[in-house]
Amino acid sequence: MDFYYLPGSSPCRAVQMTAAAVGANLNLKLLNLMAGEHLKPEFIAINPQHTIPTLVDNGFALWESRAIQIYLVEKYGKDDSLFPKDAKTRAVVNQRLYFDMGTLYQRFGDYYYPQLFAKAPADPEKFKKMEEAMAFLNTFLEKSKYSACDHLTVADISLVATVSSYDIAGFDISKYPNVARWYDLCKATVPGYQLNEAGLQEFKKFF
Ligand SMILES: N[C@@H](CCC(=O)N[C@@H](CS)C(=O)NCC(=O)O)C(=O)O
Repeated sequence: MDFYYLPGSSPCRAVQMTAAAVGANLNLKLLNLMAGEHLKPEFIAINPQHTIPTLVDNGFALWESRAIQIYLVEKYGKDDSLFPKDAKTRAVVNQRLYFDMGTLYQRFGDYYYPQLFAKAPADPEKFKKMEEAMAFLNTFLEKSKYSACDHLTVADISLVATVSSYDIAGFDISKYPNVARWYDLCKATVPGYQLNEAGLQEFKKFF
């Protein structure tokens, strides 16, 4: 499977960890966004939205990290544990994935990316929104060991890519005790977590 990515990218790291968890082999194709490689016609032909991560599995192209994670688990996972078939458990996994995409990761980007890529000043209101999002996650984690249930799912893999980005950016995770506990647990139990750590070292260069 061809995997278009950048190691520092949070959604790319989530896909890499998920591939490791199901034992799927990714043929890594580095795409240099800074050099505009994602805007070249050959990549637009694969993904008209020109985003990474993008996966091409035997001619089937897919983007959006969480959709890719689910595809990998459904196609290559040995069982359903990472994306449980039970309707209620799956609904909570989906809620966490959408929360990550629309709230937790979104607010990280809203606060940091204008500073990193447009030299804008820090906006304290946007910082408060990040704190609020992390507090929501802290509350979710009061009830279960992992973010959606008592075992690891794709929601944890997606969320830990985001939370580790907050961490490397200097956001103080220790103020959120349930998140801090879960983050340590994920570092120890997410397959391929070392891929996330390697990518984070690249991401750190932006700060
Ligand atoms: N929601 C998407 C976000 C993907 C995304 O925005 N990727 C960035 C890099 S981290 C990108 O490709 N930016 C280039 C562009 O949008 O043209 C996902 O989770 O895959």
